[in-house]
Amino acid sequence: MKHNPRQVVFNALYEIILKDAYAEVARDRALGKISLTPQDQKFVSELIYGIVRRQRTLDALIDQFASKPASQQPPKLRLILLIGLYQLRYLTQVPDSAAVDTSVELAKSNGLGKLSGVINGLLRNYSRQQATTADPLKLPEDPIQRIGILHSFPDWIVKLWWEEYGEETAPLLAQWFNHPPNIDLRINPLQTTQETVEKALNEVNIEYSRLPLPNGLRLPSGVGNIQQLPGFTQGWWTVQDYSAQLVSYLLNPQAGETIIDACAAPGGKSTHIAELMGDQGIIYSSDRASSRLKKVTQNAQRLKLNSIQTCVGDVRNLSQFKNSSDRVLVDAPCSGLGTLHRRTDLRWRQTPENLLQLAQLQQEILTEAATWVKPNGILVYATCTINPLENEDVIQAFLANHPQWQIIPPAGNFPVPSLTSLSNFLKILPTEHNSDGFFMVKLKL
Ligand SMILES: C[S@@+](CC[C@H](N)C(=O)[O-])C[C@H]1O[C@@H](n2cnc3c(N)ncnc32)[C@H](O)[C@@H]1O
Repeated sequence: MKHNPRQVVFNALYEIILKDAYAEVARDRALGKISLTPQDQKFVSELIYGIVRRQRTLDALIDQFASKPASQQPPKLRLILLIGLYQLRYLTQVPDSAAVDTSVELAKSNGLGKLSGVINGLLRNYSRQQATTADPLKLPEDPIQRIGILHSFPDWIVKLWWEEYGEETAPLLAQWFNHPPNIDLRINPLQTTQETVEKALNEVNIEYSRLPLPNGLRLPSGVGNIQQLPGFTQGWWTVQDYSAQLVSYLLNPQAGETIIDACAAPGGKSTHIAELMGDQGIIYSSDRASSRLKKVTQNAQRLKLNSIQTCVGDVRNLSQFKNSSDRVLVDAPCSGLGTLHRRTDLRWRQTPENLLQLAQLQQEILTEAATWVKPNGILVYATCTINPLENEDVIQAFLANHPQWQIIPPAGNFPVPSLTSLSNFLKILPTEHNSDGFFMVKLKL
């Protein structure tokens, strides 16, 4: 039976927007049930993720073009308008007439046949205006709301960027976080070489570029099933963003040392640390989520690494680690505001209240993990957020209460020379480095 890709999108959006399902889970579930061509799968993913991202902008268009605002539309009608408007506004490969006609068809096949005239009229009206004006979307005067509506973010996130990074950077960040994510690979030098991986990718016609650090490659988004790329089962590489790769370089682990990765699951950084140590030494990978910790073991096995031992527990209760370690990494649970491009629904799920709770948890985790470091040892704190409350403020409070600790610059072999002169925080802004937003700082006892 041939499936209609737009109906698959409608079904997934129904789960995500009306039933609060996670976007990735709903997409996987929708695609898992049926068989579509790779091209249709790509189209379905683009529509689901794009519409989840651009919801605020698309709702603003419904508010503007319909007789009733989006929030008062019948829910299924709103979904069909989102699907139609998204194609008209953002997809150049779909002719306007096809976007309109398929939306009318969707209405008919989902019990909304009586409303097909409304859908047809609204979408045609938008399409006509788009052809004759630079942008039919009307924006308010308030600069925060303007960015929020144009680029589809809640006002509180735009305000945070505006206050922290300024009025020029805030809209750039908003634009950046709407791009589909790249896929960065970290090559495992204990199993292969960069040249071998490049040759294998060339053989299956997958484009790549080299990252400005050792053993790193960047693939474009949409390369398909990661596990089917050459070298996955052989443990040749791990998917890890450029910024996340920098964290283990900052820790700079040495062969033979004892390291604790305090919040380790699913093991992206633990396995990198093991590779940098030539698998010589011991890495305790702890995490409070036992199910996620199993992934650390699976990843270590796939990468053929033996120096990692997992340990389930909340950092705040693991007193056996006191004074035991040469280096400790705290890759803290955080709001993920540096990865909004990867998790398409995160912007709608995260809240300012949750950020406050996370900052408290981060403070407690850092304070406890600091007791695990031996005299003269190293502690690295990292997050994938660019929110100062979870970063600079946590570190300032920690230093105020622990004057024996001090911030130190990265070692000379840190792969981004322009950052090595810094004796302060390393903040990776996506708009400057074209990678996930990250914060990391190295502390010495
Ligand atoms: C950012 S993720 C870690 C990612 C991991 N370091 C990697 O590179 O793959 C944060 C982790 O902290 C764990 N976590 C949250 N609160 C914790 C706590 N109180 N004690 C221990 N682990 C905790 C979560 O289960 C989550 O796996």
